[in-house]
Amino acid sequence: MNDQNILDHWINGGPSAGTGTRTGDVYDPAKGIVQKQVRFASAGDVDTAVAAAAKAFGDWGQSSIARRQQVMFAFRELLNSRKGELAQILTAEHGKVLSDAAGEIARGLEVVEFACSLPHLTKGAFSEQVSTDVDVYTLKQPVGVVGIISPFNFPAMVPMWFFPIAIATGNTVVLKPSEKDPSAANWMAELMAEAGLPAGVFNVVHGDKEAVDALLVHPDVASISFVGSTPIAKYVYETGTAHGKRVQALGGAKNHMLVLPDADLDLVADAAVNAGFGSAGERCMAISVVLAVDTIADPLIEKITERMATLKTGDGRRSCDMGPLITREHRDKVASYVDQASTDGATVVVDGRDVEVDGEPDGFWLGPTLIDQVPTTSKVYTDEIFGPVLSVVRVSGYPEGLELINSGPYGNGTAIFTNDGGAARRFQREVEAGMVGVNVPIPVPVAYHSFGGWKGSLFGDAKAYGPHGVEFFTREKAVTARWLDPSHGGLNLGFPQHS
Ligand SMILES: NC(=O)c1ccc[n+]([C@@H]2O[C@H](COP(=O)([O-])OP(=O)(O)OC[C@H]3O[C@@H](n4cnc5c(N)ncnc54)[C@H](O)[C@@H]3O)[C@@H](O)[C@H]2O)c1
Repeated sequence: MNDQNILDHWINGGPSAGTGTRTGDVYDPAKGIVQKQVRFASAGDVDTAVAAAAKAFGDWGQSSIARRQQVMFAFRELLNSRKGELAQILTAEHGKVLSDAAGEIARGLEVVEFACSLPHLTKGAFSEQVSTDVDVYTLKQPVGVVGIISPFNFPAMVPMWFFPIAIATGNTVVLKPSEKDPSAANWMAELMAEAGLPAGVFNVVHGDKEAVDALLVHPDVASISFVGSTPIAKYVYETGTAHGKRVQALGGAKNHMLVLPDADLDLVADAAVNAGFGSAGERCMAISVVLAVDTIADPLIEKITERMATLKTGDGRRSCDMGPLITREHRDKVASYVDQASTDGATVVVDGRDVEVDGEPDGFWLGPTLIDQVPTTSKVYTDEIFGPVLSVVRVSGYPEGLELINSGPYGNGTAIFTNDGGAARRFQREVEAGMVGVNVPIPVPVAYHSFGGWKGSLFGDAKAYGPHGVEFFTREKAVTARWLDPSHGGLNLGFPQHS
């Protein structure tokens, strides 16, 4: 941060004002006030960042396994010891409660720990000796300069899905975080520098479509990792691939949980409330729709409502369960679905627009909201709302529930709640989604499994982190080598030095 309270880019190992003339407002969403500005990169600024990353790739792409591992372990130690600072930044700019911020960082740290073990994977593999003087083997190499474009809802964790793995495998990075809560990206870049990362390996440019477009068409950017809404994911995938890049693009979601009559309704109610209202519903794995079999819908709604009455909405820096939404516009849009529900003939059971937060009248508040009897033709059912609005749709049984889930445009996460092992096993095979929970509402793979959905929730085949992440950021080369007699000026087989 500079004297004028404007957040700079981070290019070639330090802050940079760049040449772009536009800035954006960064709000404190619990107070409803602008707390700082962020610079918006011009195409020229993106070019400067890519040039720094391309130059740094010359050394970093050739650096030893030991060198990369040293930096990753140092980053892990620093992040672990200073994660409280990062949590404060997340809560101040995003609004999530501090415990959610701590949870976000913990999940990011798991990927960092996974990445610490990755540099050795770039050593390739011995394949076979095909004759006395010829070996065939593979090299695994980094792809080059990688672009990462991230959304507002997890400003630390989503970048950490990508940059630790990219950097550990020898790539250099230009990250374009969300302009709504951008400071976490600079904080992490500075920490990587403190961990010993050379200048230019990790760059951050801020901004909007102009910066994203500059990355998508830049000839020196080898790959793009994107996370955000489905229309932008599709645009990024199509534009990036048209410009010859590897692209992984994770999109939006509309996650259902199917509740069969034999389910434990207390477990279901706890799960629905946690997964529906955690992080104010601004999660790609949030449960948005409860598909309840008719016979248990009323008692289930009663249990969910009881639990909702205990939730406290407020400033995430104080003791509460749910913070504000990210912007006034987003809060207003989410709140408009409550009117839409009434227009479409649904029953609003709990109206979050009534929430009052002591001492913070201007925050972007919307309390937990529950809507019953939502018609499946309503936009409340079909749109990704991305806020604390939980819909109940009553179904006749498993077949109707499955059909509703599978006919939707998204396929991120989904869950079934039942004591019937046969139904659960059928569901995990028959449902069209990338992540499936059985008596668990938000299935979140651990760091060494990959994360990503199906259909409109993922463009391109590469999911985030885990084995997909390693494959995405590396490419393989098969080498056939004839070992000449050194006395004839052939290969030097001396022990290699670490750079
Ligand atoms: N699938 C997942 O794993 C996952 C994870 C987190 C969030 N998400 C999704 O992200 C969305 C919420 O985040 P958001 O509102 O920041 O998403 P968004 O699509 O509005 O923005 C994502 C990124 O794209 C940039 N962007 C926005 N409009 C653009 C345009 N017209 N052209 C080029 N770039 C543009 C933004 O600056 C940001 O960096 C939700 O849809 C949520 O489901 C998905």
